[in-house]
Amino acid sequence: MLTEDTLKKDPLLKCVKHVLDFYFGDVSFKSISAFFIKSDVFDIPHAKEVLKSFKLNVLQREIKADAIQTSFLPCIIFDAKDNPLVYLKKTKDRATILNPTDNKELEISLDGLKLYKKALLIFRDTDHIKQMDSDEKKSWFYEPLRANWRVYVEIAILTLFINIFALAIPLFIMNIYNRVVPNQAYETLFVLASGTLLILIFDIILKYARSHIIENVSKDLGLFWEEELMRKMMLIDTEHDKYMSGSKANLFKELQLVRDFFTNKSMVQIIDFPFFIIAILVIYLLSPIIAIVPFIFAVLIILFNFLMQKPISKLSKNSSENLQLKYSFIYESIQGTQSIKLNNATPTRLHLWRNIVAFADGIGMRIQSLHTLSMNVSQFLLQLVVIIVVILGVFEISEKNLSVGALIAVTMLASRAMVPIVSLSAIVIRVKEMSESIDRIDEFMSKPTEDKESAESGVGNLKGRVEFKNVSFSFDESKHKAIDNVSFMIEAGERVGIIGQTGAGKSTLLNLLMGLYKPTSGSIYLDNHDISTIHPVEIRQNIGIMPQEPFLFNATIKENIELFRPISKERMLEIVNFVGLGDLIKKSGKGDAFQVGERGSNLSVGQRHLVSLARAIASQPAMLILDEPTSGLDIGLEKRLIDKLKSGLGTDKTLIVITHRLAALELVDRILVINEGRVVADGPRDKVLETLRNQPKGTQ
Ligand SMILES: Nc1ncnc2c1ncn2[C@@H]1O[C@H](COP(=O)(O)OP(=O)(O)OP(=O)(O)O)[C@@H](O)[C@H]1O
Repeated sequence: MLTEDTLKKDPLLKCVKHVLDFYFGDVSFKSISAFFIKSDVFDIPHAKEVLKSFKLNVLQREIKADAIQTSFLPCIIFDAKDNPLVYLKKTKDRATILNPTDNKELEISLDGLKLYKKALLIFRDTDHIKQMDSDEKKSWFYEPLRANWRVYVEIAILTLFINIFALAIPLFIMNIYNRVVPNQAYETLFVLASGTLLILIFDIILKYARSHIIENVSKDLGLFWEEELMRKMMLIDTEHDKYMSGSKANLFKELQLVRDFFTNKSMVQIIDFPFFIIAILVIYLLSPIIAIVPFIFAVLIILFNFLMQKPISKLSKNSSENLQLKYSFIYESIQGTQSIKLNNATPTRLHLWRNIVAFADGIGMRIQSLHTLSMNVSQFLLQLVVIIVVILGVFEISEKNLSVGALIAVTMLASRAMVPIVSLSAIVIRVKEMSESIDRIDEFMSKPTEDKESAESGVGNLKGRVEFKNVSFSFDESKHKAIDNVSFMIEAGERVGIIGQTGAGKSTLLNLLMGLYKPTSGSIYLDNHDISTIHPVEIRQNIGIMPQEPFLFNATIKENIELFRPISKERMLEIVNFVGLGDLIKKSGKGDAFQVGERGSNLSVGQRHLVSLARAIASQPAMLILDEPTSGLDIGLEKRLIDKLKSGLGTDKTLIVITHRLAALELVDRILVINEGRVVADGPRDKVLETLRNQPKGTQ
């Protein structure tokens, strides 16, 4: 694994840092390393990951560096051995590049740039994308397709040969009937048979190569799309995330539909279309009149399927909406099994489920029967082509325009030529379904993500001073302000409790501070930075949070505490003992490799909170936010934990505790009381508690 020191020496990472410094000032290695999963190497995918996390657009291009326009500078270019350099500037006849190994700038001739054949083009505004490609909107979809254009050219060339080879059998049979049978020319028979066999062997080799290439490219496409969708899923701005979990899961199903389209079978069906033209041409050479038949029927089949497209697409839209509902229902039922059982709600849920499934099945069957109808009609028309070609052929033979061998060849070619048409027309329908899926995914992909363009990155380590200045916030659905003109300041190292009635706005305040929500008006500052300008990753690097409802992953205790930030053994031991999980780990017999189960089901509610607390303090953040830190703990453990937190956190850490429990307030020196989204009291702990005690309606 890359250590901090090796990381600092990595040439590609140095190039990335140079580009980030260009855009954002001095970005620390620590900040950069928060954006990628540590492994043994820092490679191009890692570099892209980091740059994209800083909301920069990245395009990987196989182009000679002399073709790169100045507006794309600085960018990273690679020499023949894949060594990275930063291409900094270009004048009329010279270019400046930076060697990351010794940090020296070199001036080279523009001709010298031709040696660099690969580049990572990096840019901030999307005008550059428009410059590179006009369809910026669906770039998640088009980018990998565009990047693979060479592969498609290879596939097209292979397909052309495969289609030409498909003429071999009909032409072989024609020659047998016309030349071999009448003349008993056995030598010609063997020569023709050997030639055809050779072609068939080539055919099978080319087909294998083609399907291998298609499989690889579709795998690459799939990986890219799945990753982009998952990235969006995890980074979507909380405020814009109105999707039900079922709708989100359904997007992956829709993506599978798109992926399937680009897999072997569908792709081959589309790219085999040129065979139709080649076959028609050959038929035309043998009998122009017969060539008209497959042509007319091809138009008829495509037209018919085009008309079928509309009702099918309408139904599949309904089906997609219903599937979202179905998935959401499944998720809810799985998560709420206990509540359903305990409240005897099974019959009602089953009744609802029956309705959802019956409706989905109804739509599914209607779509299926339309598909079957379209297939059957297409097959019927295909067979009709054969009959009409044979009838016309008989007349052509009697007019001496066609030989018997040619009739057999023409019949074979005509029926074979219709196959890609029938497949293509079925695909026309699938294309429509697929493009609707792409639109739905695209709508989701166009939602704003957290890593905003204006983000000021590289703020580094914060001290933990918080300031709310006239902050108000309303949820979209609500006319009321959840936070109403709130102003307060918390100095670095201060320990503050936030209390208030249920629904007063405490968690909303916290979400605003964490950058999950943006204030409707007013500003929030961390140290002296407006948080709207700090990259959310950096906010969270500096703030450790223990949420009210911790989420545990189905992994070990260690993995749940680390959450992909490796922690040394000694530190892990220190943390688990600190939060009071030491005993559990000892007794488990598996140490910190103890599996917590799905959502932490193998742990008690209190233990889940402790894992979450361990997670929050693991990275030693400047500020710690604890939302109901002692909920679910027995009185003894609560007291022990509070004592430890009081003495063990260090005096420089800012601590914010949201709680309904008096005991947890021992951790703080000052209390803010929130009521209906406003700060109604702010002062030393004991004084505020005293005032509340004396009020007829307390807020504690
Ligand atoms: N996503 C949301 N959409 C609309 N309204 C919301 C949303 N989340 C919270 N609210 C409303 O905002 C108000 C403040 O909620 P918040 O969760 O901040 O309260 P709280 O003080 O943390 O309560 P508790 O002590 O119960 O955790 C409540 O009236 C709640 O109904």
